[in-house]
Amino acid sequence: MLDEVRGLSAYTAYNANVDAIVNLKPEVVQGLIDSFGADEIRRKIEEYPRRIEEPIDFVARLIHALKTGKPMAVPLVNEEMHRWFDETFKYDMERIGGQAGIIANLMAGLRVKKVIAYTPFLPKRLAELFREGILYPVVEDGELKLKPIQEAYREGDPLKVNRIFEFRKGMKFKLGEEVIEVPHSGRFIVSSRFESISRIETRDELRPFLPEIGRQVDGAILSGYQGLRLQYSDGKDANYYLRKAKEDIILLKEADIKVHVEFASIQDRKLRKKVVTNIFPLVDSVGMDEAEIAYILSVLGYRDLADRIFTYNRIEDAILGGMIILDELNFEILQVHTIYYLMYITHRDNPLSEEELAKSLEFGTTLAAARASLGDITKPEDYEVGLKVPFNERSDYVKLRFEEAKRKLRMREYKVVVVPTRLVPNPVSTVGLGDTISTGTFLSYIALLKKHSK
Ligand SMILES: Nc1ncnc2c1ncn2[C@@H]1O[C@H](COP(=O)(O)OP(=O)(O)O)[C@@H](O)[C@H]1O
Ligand SMILES: O=P(O)(O)OC[C@H]1O[C@](O)(CO)[C@@H](O)[C@@H]1O
Ligand SMILES: [Mg+2]
Repeated sequence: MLDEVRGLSAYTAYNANVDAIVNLKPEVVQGLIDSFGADEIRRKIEEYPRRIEEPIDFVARLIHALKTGKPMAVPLVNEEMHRWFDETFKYDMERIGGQAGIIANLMAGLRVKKVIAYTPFLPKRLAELFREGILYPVVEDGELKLKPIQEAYREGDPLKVNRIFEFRKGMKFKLGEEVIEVPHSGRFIVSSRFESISRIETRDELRPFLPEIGRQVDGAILSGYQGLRLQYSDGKDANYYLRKAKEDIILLKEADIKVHVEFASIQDRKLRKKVVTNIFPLVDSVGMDEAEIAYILSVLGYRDLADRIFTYNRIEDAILGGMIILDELNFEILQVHTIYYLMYITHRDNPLSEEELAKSLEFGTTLAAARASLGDITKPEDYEVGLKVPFNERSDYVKLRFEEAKRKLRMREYKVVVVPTRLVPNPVSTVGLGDTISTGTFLSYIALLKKHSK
């Protein structure tokens, strides 16, 4: 499968940033609790702030994420807080972030034949974090030029830095009398959402060349819509950018290529609904994690089902929820990644067999396991490392529950495939593992479709 995937050409856009990563230590978490006070933190958790305006918002949402062990991302909207973060935390490492940034570097690491990456802002410090071999589209003398991305930077473009707080299963700390133990490893993302950097768009001069870019690739992976704001001070709004984003997809699809959208959590319910209802119906494939599927069902009006998924993580609820999303937003294939299993839901007439779909999911989890073990994928051989990672200890349970769900749910119109994940006990880092899974599953999906069309 790796060889077929490496024979592909791909385009990825929009969001790329610098990820400043903090590997959380229990004593640091305990220090935050002691300095803000357990009662104050509990009160703030109840309030459930959807944006970080002041330190207590961050501490409350972080503690809540640690308690659930679920991957979360919360916007930072107050630029004054840079100083507080930089005084309070020591960053263990900096690396490329943003779905488009991570996915471009992953594909270049695998030596995929051709990787074109686009992000609206490309300051020097960000350009340097991209791997060798990635091309960036620019317009020169009215023509499309693909330049090595490290050389295509623009002085003066704003730099976006997100803060990533990696947490590990088993971490323990006390919130007042309550002893909290983190149930799963994962990451908490503080996403910088300032107006100067919250533009997700193809620059107007480049947009007319999207069909030409589409003709040069086998597929496109788009993401970053979560970075939009509902309002901008220049009078533009989310609707303006979403109309442009829809145009981009239509232009790319003139070349009749498959387009995948990698979803990310959108705290603002209005924006979340706009993104899923505007963008999902135009693309072929969508990827998301188990928290995000619940969030989407909630804004589609299925709040009880959303709560059940968020609380109990039952496969049958995820399948039911996935079928609803696929049906209501009407696209080709949904891929959901969770801690214990990956799932495809697609239509009965999908040209791929369930065995082929399972192989595609296995490629995705193996790639993520390699990245979780190594911290990054820098060469194709790294993939082999993923093959040595065992399937998680709940694999049999997952298969049993899936068989049960198949009997209970009417799935006649759908093909539903579930495979257990290869889970690395103590991952080097988890940020970007979902992006990795979705890249592996989407590229192998296209490679398998290509075989059928021969
Ligand atoms: N330790 C691990 N080993 C292997 N896979 C993992 C591990 N931890 C998480 N994953 C996989 O990565 C996924 C995380 O996806 P997601 O939350 O979308 O991450 P991101 O958005 O940061 O890429 C999980 O659903 C799981 O399938
Ligand atoms: O939503 P934003 O600000 O574009 O950030 C996306 C975040 O998600 C990730 O791409 C992981 O999926 C991080 O690398 C990045 O910080
Ligand atoms: Mg994700």
